[in-house]
Amino acid sequence: MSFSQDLLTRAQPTMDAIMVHPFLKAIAEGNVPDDVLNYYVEQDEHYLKDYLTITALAVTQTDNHEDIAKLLDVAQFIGNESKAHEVMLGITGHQVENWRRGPETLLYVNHMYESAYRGTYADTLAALLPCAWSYEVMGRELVAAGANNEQNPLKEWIELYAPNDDSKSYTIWRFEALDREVAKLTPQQQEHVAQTFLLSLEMEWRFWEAAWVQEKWQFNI
Ligand SMILES: Cc1ncc(C[n+]2csc(CCO)c2C)c(N)n1
Repeated sequence: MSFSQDLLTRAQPTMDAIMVHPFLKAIAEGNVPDDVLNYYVEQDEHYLKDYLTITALAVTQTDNHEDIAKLLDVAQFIGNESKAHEVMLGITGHQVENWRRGPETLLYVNHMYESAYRGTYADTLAALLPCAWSYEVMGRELVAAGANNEQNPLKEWIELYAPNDDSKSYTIWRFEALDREVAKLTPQQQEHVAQTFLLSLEMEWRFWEAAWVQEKWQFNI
């Protein structure tokens, strides 16, 4: 079994929990409360900036031409995500106010920075992967369930994340690159990479949850 096949098996319970999170159910039904959408967009604005920076750090950790080209494609795609935010803001009428990073946003981006600055290139790939993978699975499942119907105000948002064929997948290359890179590591380093991935995936769940429960700092906000 490849490293990434094993990882997907270990990740399945978390992924299952993400797919049934109330925020995702509300996206499918097109009835997410406005304050949840606004919180999500405010935090995701921060997240995407950091994700872009960490993607750039990944570029500096490899000399694999294909990886560098793909990582630069990812950087382009991130620009598109403001379109996804516009769909949500169009529903609520909110304008981005640059709220402070919430506890979960800070935890997640710091985890990715730590992986990039202190880990191997494989750690950086692993930290960045659940973002792309979980949204791709989510997009496919929402479309398969017919959630992108004309009545759903989030139709366009959903479709942005659902690749219509495998050649549009953002994750196949990422898992292949991860398998290639972990083959260069010791078993102990490989387990570190697996933990890095699983933590990022848990933080995907927590990112939905933070918006759903409107997570706040206790003081000074
Ligand atoms: C918390 C959070 N996680 C994932 C995404 C989705 N996303 C962000 S960058 C990117 C491109 C990766 O190839 C994708 C799919 C998001 N917007 N916010």
